[in-house]
This record gives sequence, structure tokens and C-alpha cells, in this order.
Amino acid sequence: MSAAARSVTVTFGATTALADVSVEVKPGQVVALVGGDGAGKTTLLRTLVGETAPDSGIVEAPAKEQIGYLSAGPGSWAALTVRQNLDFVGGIYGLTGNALAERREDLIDRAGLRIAADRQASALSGGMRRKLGAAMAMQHRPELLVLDEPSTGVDPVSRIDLWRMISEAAADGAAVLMSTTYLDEAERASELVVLDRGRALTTGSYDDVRAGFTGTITATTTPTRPDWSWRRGRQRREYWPDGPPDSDAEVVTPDLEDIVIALSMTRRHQEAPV
Ligand SMILES: Nc1ncnc2c1ncn2[C@@H]1O[C@H](COP(=O)(O)OP(=O)(O)OP(=O)(O)O)[C@@H](O)[C@H]1O
Repeated sequence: MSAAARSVTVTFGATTALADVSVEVKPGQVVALVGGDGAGKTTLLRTLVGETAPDSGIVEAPAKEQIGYLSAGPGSWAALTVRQNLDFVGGIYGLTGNALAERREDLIDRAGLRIAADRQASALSGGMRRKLGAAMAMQHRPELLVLDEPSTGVDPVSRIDLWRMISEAAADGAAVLMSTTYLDEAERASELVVLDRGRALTTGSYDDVRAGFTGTITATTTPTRPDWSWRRGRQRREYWPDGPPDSDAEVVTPDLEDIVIALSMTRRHQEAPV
């Protein structure tokens, strides 16, 4: 089934972690939540899996046993081996005998963990541990798979394994909602929700996000307005919300990173005291 959060607001004391945020994820889709530190990604995921109660808004999600969740924490038991972790979680969800063994060994291969299958989770690299956590979350083929920064700390080659696992879970019919701080990988998701300090700056497919972006971004070495500019590689970018500048500055086609930074800057400027 689909899962959704509709106009959800979550506060912690004086902090508004989410303000009127909506997201919907359908079977077969991978929806990526992107945003920097403190944007509200973890809070939205925890709200979807029922670990945080919203102050207002509606959450629609499958029953607990139909949810697979990799939290921002370790996601596995340090003293258990890779196989023992998978067996333990599989057992909780009622997998036994050959079905359990086949699923476990299949996931070990997909996660590239064969060489570490009998190693304790505490002895895995950070990236291997994230992949084990993702494998554990998807082992019982949940209807809703929720992954909190599954690729953080995972090297670029292992991220390919991880994305293959995520795509296969979606192809298998799961609705997948994941958070990431890597904007290049978020471009691969079916839908994006860009969060910034508790608010959704933009949502939709990457094409929708690009089509909805207004203004012009230029590449320069000497920005004329430093508070509308940022570094990209050896150059700097400069954002012109109201259209191209009156100069021969090189106009660039923005990627997701440019768009997210430009939208966040616009918000900062709108909220700055006048
Ligand atoms: N249990 C809590 N008590 C108080 N404040 C909280 C709590 N959980 C989150 N917050 C605050 O809510 C805001 C959103 O936090 P959240 O963890 O959802 O962001 P995030 O996008 O996942 O960021 P990060 O990638 O840094 O974890 C932050 O300002 C955070 O400090």
C-alpha cells in the first residue's frame, strides 16, 4: 500500500522540526528526502514509522509488521555476526528454515557482504554496517521500506550495491522512503522532497523540480553579490532570482545541488530581518 504524511507538523519544545510537510510514497516508488543537518529528515521518517507522534496532520502507513526501518543509529547488533543479525530479524518476522536461509544468503550477496558473513557487526566497516542494516530492514519484504541515510559513510562502489538493493526492493513492490545528504544520488529517486529547517522547499520528480525552478545561475570566479553565491569545485556560482544579470556572465544549467542551495538562500533572504 501507499504511505503518506499529510500536512504534518512536529515540534520539540520551541523547535519546529516539521511545519506542514507532506509526502506520499506509492508501491514501486523510491522517494528521497534531501536536506542538510537539522532539516527534519529523521523526524519525518520517524513520524511515518510511528515512532514520533505529529502535533497535527495525518499519517497513513501500513501495519508495523509491514514496515522495514533502518534508523539513523547502527541498525544491527554489534555482538552478532552478519548472518546472526539477519537470522534474528528474519525470525522476528516469521521467516524460518529454507526460506530464511535463502533470503539471508541472497541479501548477503546483494549487499556484497559474503567475505564478512561470519564477522561480528562491530568488526564491519561503517559502509558494510549500513548495508547490513539496509538488508535487515528489507529482509521480510515489507510494504513500506524506510531508510534513514542508508548511504552515509558508504564508499562510492558500495553505494552502487546499496542502490541496486533499494531499486530491487521497489521493483519487488515496496514503497521506499529514504533520506540522503548526497544530492547526486537523490537525482535517481522517483520523487524528491527537499527539506530545509522543517519546511518543504520543493517536491516532485527531478524533472518537476528543475521545471519549477525560476531565476538564473551563473558561473564566475568573482561574484558581484557574495551573499547570493557559493563555491562549486574551482568556481563559484551566483544566483539571480529575478532573471539573468546584465552582464556576460556564463549561465549554467543548474543541477539538484545548485537548485537546493539557491532555494535555501532565497528562504534565508526572505526570512532575514529587514
Ligand atoms: N527528540 C528531540 N528533541 C528536541 N529536538 C529535536 C528532537 N529530534 C529532533 N529535534 C530537532 O528537530 C530538528 C530536525 O531534526 P532532524 O533530526 O529531524 O533533522 P535531520 O534532517 O534528520 O538532520 P540530521 O541529518 O542532522 O540528523 C533539529 O533542529 C533537531 O535539533
